[in-house]
Amino acid sequence: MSIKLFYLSGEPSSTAREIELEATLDYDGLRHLIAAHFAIVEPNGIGFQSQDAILSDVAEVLANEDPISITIDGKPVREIPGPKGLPIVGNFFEIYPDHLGNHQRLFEQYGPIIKTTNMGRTVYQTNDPQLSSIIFSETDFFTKKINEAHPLHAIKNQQAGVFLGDTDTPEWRAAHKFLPPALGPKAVRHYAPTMQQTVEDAFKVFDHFDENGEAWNVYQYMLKLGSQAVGKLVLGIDFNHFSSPDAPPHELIQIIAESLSLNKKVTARGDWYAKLPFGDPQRLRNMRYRIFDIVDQSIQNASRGGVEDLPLQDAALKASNMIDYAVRATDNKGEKLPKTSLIQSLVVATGAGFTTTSSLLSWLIYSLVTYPGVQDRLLQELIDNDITEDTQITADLTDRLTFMDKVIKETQRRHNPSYQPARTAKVDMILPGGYKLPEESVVVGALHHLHNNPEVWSNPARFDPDRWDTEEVKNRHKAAYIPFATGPRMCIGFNFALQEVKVFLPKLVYRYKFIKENDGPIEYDPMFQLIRPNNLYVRAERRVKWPPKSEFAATRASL
Ligand code: HEM
Repeated sequence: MSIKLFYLSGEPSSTAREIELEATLDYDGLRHLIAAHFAIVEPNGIGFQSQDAILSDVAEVLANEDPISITIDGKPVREIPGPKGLPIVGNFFEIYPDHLGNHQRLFEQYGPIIKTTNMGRTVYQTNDPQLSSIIFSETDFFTKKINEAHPLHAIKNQQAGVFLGDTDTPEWRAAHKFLPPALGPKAVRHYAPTMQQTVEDAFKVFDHFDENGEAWNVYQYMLKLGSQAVGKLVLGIDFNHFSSPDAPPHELIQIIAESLSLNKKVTARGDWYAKLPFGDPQRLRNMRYRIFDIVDQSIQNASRGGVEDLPLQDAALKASNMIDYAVRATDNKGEKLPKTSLIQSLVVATGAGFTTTSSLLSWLIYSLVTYPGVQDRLLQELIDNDITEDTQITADLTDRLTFMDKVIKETQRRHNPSYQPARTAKVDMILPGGYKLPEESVVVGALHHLHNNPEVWSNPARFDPDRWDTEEVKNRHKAAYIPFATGPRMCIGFNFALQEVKVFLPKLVYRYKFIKENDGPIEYDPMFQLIRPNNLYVRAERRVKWPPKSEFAATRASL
């Protein structure tokens, strides 16, 4: 056993600490020991130096008599960089309104992790796969804890468990045990016919616009379509969004949207304001009661006629929607998800489900009308796979539509709808690259910038579905492409979302040729939690003829 002095390179040598080293320690063990003492997240990046000489094995460390400095990835430790900012507003005007463009610029200027302050709230963002994978991992270093600096703070709802609650809570554990089985790959396969019916119900509205030569706002109608599917399959409610061309969004969709923005307003003014028995706080409470009533009614409808209790996986395969599932699903102790959790978590899943899928559907239509050749290649793939107006789309069939899969991936890479999944530091720590991060800091895995990082993607601004066949992309870091985030708090609805778009897209592309109506830049709402194309208008022209099968497909069929 010997005792050596270690300090972090970049800090004064007077901060050196005495650390006992066992004689049997190997280099790897030494790195882990030092990592534990100094809260260094990635032990493999640790190096040792003494008076500028590199100590490359344990023997050299043991033989050294001076304080030993610890380098991280060959660098000294340092503060996370970022622009200076103004008093009170901080970096607000440097970031908004075009936060996507401006964050991209800041990453180019400052590197893979940046610090910005907006109106007194400090947030860190990263566009780096390794750092993203670390923050999303739920470890001794990071967790989803929605503190005051967290982007979801204004709408935090611990009772919901999922999405709007912290990880380390009984509510999250319960919701996270009960909900995911109903959204697993096998479970969502049996939702395909309902998904297909949903898009087919919308045809009469799109046909009506075509017959009248009218263009329509893509996001508004994809919002109706996306929420119609989520309404049916999560809550068992038919929102009737396509009963006429101007059918308004269902009351529940309107209240969820309104209460999200009202909640932001009410919570921003503090606890005393939220308790006022009149005005916006009272309106918000009334909305919550109304949401509760609507979902409760749906639960009563599902329970009517009696339901059998089933283990989670069986319930998931039999249920016609998630409420139907949740009233039957029983865990191995014979327990069910308590009713309050059930209602709150399903309302949150509904909100999380329809806002995101409608944005993705909108961006998919944007890709069809913007990038040359995409729509034609997609149609050709449908023809080559014998898809017609009458085809029942199944998961087995969509598995064969490989070009469609690449278009969806490339659209989610270039135009990712969700942009602020964030995690909170549990302790002061040293990140790879030597960056010092204080406890309680909130780090956003900036999905758009991760997916468009030139260090990771060649020519990232180019929309190129075929890049998904290249070795470069196949061998990418596992966190280089994470549209649904990653780790234990990642999206639980991703199978549902992908299957939905894979059912909708063939049906839409087979029936219509989409044409962009408006010129000029497509804008997004910088203050909204999701990125969606607000001002995209298209015409959907009903197809009257289709191309023949490609030669390759015809030859394959004759073999
Ligand atoms: C294109 C569609 C979708 C995208 C891009 C998406 C994206 C995401 C992301 C990035 C997160 C992590 C949020 C965070 O870390 O703060 C998340 C969580 C979540 N998503 Fe999705 N999502 C989609 C569709 C859906 C659907 C269809 C559902 C349900 C039917 C759903 C339900 C949820 C839930 C409940 C969570 C929270 C999980 C937890 O807290 O443990 N999502 N989603």
